Amino acid sequence: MSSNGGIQIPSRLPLLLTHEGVLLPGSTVRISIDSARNMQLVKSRLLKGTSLKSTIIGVIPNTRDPEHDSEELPSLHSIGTAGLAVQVVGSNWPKPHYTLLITGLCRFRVTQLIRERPFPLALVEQLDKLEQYTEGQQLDGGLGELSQKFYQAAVQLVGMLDISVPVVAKLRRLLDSLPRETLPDVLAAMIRTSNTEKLQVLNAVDLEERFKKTLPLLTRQIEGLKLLQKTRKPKPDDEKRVLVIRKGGAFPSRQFSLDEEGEDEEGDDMAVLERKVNEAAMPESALRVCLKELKRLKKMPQSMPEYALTRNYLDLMVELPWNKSTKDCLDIRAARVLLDNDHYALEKLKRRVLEYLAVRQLKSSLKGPILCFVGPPGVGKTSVGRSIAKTLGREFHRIALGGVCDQSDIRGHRRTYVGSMPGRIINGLKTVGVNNPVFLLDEVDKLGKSLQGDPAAALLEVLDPEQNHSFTDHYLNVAFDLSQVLFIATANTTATIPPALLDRMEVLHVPGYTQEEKVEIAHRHLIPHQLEQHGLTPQQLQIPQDTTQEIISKYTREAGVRSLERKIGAICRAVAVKVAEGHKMSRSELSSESGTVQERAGTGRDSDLAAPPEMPIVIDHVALKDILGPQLFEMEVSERLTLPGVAIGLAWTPLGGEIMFVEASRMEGEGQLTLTGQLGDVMKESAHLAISWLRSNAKNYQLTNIAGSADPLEGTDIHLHFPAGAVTKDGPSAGVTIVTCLASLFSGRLVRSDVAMTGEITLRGLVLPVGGIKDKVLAAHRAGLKRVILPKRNEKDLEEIPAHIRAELDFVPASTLNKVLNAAFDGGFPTAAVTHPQVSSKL
Ligand SMILES: Nc1ncnc2c1ncn2[C@@H]1O[C@H](COP(=O)(O)OP(=O)(O)OP(=O)(O)O)[C@@H](O)[C@H]1O
Repeated sequence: MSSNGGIQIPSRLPLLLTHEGVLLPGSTVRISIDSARNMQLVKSRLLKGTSLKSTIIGVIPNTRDPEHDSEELPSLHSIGTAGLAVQVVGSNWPKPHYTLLITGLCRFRVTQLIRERPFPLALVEQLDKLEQYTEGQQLDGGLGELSQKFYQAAVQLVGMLDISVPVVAKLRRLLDSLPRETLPDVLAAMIRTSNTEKLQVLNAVDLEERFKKTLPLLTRQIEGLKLLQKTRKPKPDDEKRVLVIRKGGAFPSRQFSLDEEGEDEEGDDMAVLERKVNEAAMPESALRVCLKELKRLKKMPQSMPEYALTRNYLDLMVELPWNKSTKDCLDIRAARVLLDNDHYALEKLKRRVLEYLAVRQLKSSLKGPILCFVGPPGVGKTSVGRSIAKTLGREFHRIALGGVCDQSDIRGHRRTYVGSMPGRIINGLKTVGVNNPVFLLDEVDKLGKSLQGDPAAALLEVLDPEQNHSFTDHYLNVAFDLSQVLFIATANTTATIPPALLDRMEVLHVPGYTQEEKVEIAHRHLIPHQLEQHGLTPQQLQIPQDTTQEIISKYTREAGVRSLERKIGAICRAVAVKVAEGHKMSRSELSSESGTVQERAGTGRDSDLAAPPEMPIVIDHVALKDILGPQLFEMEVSERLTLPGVAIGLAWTPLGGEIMFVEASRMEGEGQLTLTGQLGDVMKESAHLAISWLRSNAKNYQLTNIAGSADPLEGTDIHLHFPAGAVTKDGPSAGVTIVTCLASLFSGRLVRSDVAMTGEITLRGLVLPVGGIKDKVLAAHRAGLKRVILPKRNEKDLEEIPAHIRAELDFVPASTLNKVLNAAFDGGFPTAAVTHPQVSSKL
């Protein structure tokens, strides 16, 4: 290790790649080792090696974070510091890692990388002469002057500190005993410098340059300290405080613990933090906690893991908008215009939202209710929530609750846990930076439950206006006032929202759209939006109403408009390619193209320059098929009703209404009933009810079994199937459909192919009301059916249905099964001569 009288570092050095902190010669840092390469280096060199040589390693700063450290070696900084590993501490918790205490010796340059794995090994060239340090030569010339100036500045800095603190006294002595040329490195490592600045000092191989680089940093620190001392009023207990601050943060402690992150802030870190704590306008209780934590922090060495924890906590506390809010600028008339402009249709929802806003305007301290928009996907629930924030001039933040199954997601983890974090509510507040945003709790119906507690229970406190003024996040551990936050929830169904949570909200149902509404929404909102997204203009692409109709009926089957928007997006992409190509293509080339895209002579100014002259491209029937492929959905209704034993029911799903084919068949057997299609208990009971009613009325309706006997079940097995087989179905509303389907089977007559029905049945043949009428009727209309049989007591729900749809459908309100059957079969479903006693509902 020693040659020519000077100290030489080995010419081959294993390289330790660090991503935080910069080791400078003459300083000591603590480095946390957890990347695979560095772990290998520690294991095979430091833990196994016995010679002094084996404890010298090259530290290369500023490589990428090891988390992102791939197999590939990142490009390395060419200059590093050879360091002596003074201490290695290993730990298995929370994951295996080592902490290395390492003292910088001298600079080196990587001349050649010998190998990369298991850890990098390189040929190096030593840059600083270590013997200089020991001989203490005098520097002369310009360099001498510079070093003298630097020394004086260093003395001045130390002079500003409290000499009664032992480390300061030691530092003062060190300044005199250390060779001058080592001062830039030693001081740059001690004073407040960012990583970038330290890196510049490391890169300054030339001594003069190094002095020049470091001197301004030193002067800056002196100025900062001066400023700090000026701002401190000489209070009796102040002196003590200055001392504490110096001890803990600013200067002396850095000599021994330099492993902190680089900070660019001027002035004393702790003082800045303390100022921020005092300025955060937090309530008394929170302030007390913060000051206590701050006090602890000041006493803590920075290398302690708890230091970072406490520091993060305090940073969050000062960032939270305790008293910061936006001013509501609510103008109901403007709100109405904005809601109307952003959303077509949705009249009921918009009316209720306006009422809600109006009451808020009159009574600003309105507590609750919390609105919950319930409806199928893509009907604009989220987007109405966003509009509400816009009309109020408030910040908007969406919290997706789908799949959240841990209550700490809402309420945060206690700070005792490693990696603890605040919950989503507090995080959201930090993100928006004000305490009165609009929070959209998306998908509250999809909250999960697990061993980690029930998130819905945590939400109860958040949403309860009586409690949420003192919401306590586990991480914060002090109350935060959420009463100014406006909560809006969305869900696809109320069935899976926990009852206690549902009870705190006002549910507004947002049903699916009719075909006509979808066309309007497409032309007013979706097409312009998609055109803009794809950099197209209406002069380049036109989608006529007929085409939109076709997309809706043949390429989408949904209650909302999301997949319609996607299809329009697909068209825009296809046209964007044409337009982009068009810039290059000559007119003749274009006209020889297949006729799938109809072209009209352009009239706009774009026609000459920006776009080819054939603009706009109009998407017609052929072009649509070309872009979107063959149609995805067919109206197959009439084809499926060509045999007896099939009837169309109407079902409600969280995705909107749907038509459902109920199929029945019979074969010789022992009177067994088989049900398939993943049915729930209620639905199975409906099937049994239907069979019982039909058996008891078989004579009356002249229903027979295969052999012609009067009991339809005698010697006969019956199979009832509900497609789609993979989807679980339940509920009583299929009752009338099952009866109709079986009546068709037993009588051998076909059910009318344009009829759909819904309704619960009783054993005595009554038809009881069911829910989701609007969605069901819309589904029947979408499917092109003409007649809808529904329970008489649901007649009032028809008012919600747009007039033009009502006009196109024939509604048959039925209170008895007799009426249902009469409406479902062409020419009615006659009874035998003995007239059936008229049963009327008294329920
Ligand atoms: N009535 C409407 N007028 C204009 N645009 C609409 C309307 N309804 C829906 N949209 C548009 O449809 C898209 C989907 O809406 P949004 O994301 O709000 O649906 P959602 O109901 O919240 O669905 P999910 O339940 O899946 O969250 C948005 O781009 C929205 O702008």
